[in-house]
Amino acid sequence: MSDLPKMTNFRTRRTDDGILHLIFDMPDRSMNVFSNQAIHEIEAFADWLKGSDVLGVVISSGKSNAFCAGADLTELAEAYEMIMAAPKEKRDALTVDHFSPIGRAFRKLETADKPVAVAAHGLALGGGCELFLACHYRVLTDAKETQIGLPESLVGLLPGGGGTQRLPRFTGVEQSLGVLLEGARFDAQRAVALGAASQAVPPGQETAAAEAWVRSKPDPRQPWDRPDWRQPTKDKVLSVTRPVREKILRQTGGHYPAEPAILDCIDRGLPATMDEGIAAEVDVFKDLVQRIEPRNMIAVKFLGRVEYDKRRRKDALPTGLDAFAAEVKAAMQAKAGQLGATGAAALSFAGIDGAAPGDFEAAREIARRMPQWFEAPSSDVEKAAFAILAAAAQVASRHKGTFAPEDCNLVDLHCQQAAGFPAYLGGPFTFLARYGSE
Ligand SMILES: C/C=C/C(=O)SCCNC(=O)CCNC(=O)[C@H](O)C(C)(C)COP(=O)(O)OP(=O)(O)OC[C@H]1O[C@@H](n2cnc3c(N)ncnc32)[C@H](O)[C@@H]1OP(=O)(O)O
Repeated sequence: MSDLPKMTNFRTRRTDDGILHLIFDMPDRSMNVFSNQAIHEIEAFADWLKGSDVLGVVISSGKSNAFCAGADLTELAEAYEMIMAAPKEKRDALTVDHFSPIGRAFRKLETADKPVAVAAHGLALGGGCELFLACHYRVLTDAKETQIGLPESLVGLLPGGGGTQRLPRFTGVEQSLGVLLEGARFDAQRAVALGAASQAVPPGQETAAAEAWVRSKPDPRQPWDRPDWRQPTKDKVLSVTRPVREKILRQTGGHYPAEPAILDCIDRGLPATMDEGIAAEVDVFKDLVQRIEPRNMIAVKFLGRVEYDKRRRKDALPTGLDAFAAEVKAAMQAKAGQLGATGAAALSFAGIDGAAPGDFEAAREIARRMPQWFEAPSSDVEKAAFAILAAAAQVASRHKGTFAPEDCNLVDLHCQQAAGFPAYLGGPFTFLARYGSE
């Protein structure tokens, strides 16, 4: 048997009776996340596991506050820049190459023919939740801080580590949609009731519960890899997702591509085998992640939010935030006013200050169109919407010296909240950097 692969983000410990504990514990970080290196390590571990002589595996976290917060969003933002810097014809292959390891690693883990249990306390979000779902036996503590969720859509992404496939297979499509599309979370009781978790135990007992399951010499296969698994028909899946898709597109005007992409993964993957489902998820992810909206939302809604919270805790937010947001709002309203009825329609069309529910077919067209309307505005309403956003960018341009460059994401976040700037375009500074202010 070969030696365990060298890992820096995971520690291991072996019990006398052959249970291997894999403890996720990133050095020098307060929170476990799936960095590229951690993904590489867990894939190497899964490869090793298949040929090993262990009785089974128990995965847990070395952090007291959380299991794992998902893929490393800072690295994800950098990956976007790396992919976009490549020649256009190479981007698809580069994207698949870069983003398929996480789903591949989790699939290898659940098909290594060894029982894998997970014992999680605290948050298991995004890729952390996807790892949790890929384990055969899933224990959660019943503490109030323990929750599982897939918040990728909140930053314009989809759960690309098998989350769009495993959660609906465990819970049924309908019960999974709040988590997949709205950032809802399950606590331990709900996760067990819906089949996403196997057992809820008081904090401190989770590792023993997971070990006990491994010692029972269980079948090391997921339900969908057993011969009695019956996947739903395409019609059955569509009967649930079609009305949801219509509602979401109507509500968002088609400006947020993650939610329809998640529904695409479900529509394509649930009636198929797990391997086909994972392949469909990677294919949809490849197109989504090359769009600008996820990049804008990661920068502002995640990186900007972390910075905003940090500075607020220290009572050190930049001065002039409210005044700036008020100026941005006034500039957008003034431009819309100048443009009369077309301006009013443009505010609604672009979802400035919230989107008014609109026409499904039109929203579907907006969601599909490449380049997006703001890259190539064509109708009068689109041109007016661009002009209104450019008016916000003009304010940002005048205030370039007011805020430090590293504060722009948090200022943009404030403009989403206080001036109604639409999240898919980041904020006035993001818009200025990309499209200028003319
Ligand atoms: C294919 C798969 C895709 C994905 O998985 S995409 C990622 C999906 N996950 C998320 O969107 C979760 C993002 N994180 C959060 O929402 C919050 O964080 C938490 C709810 C997990 C915790 O919130 P709070 O307790 O307020 O802590 P904090 O200040 O936000 O984070 C603590 C430290 O953890 C880092 N961090 C958290 N999540 C991530 C992440 N996903 N990628 C990179 N870093 C992350 C932060 O930056 C910060 O770091 P510092 O202590 O150095 O300031």
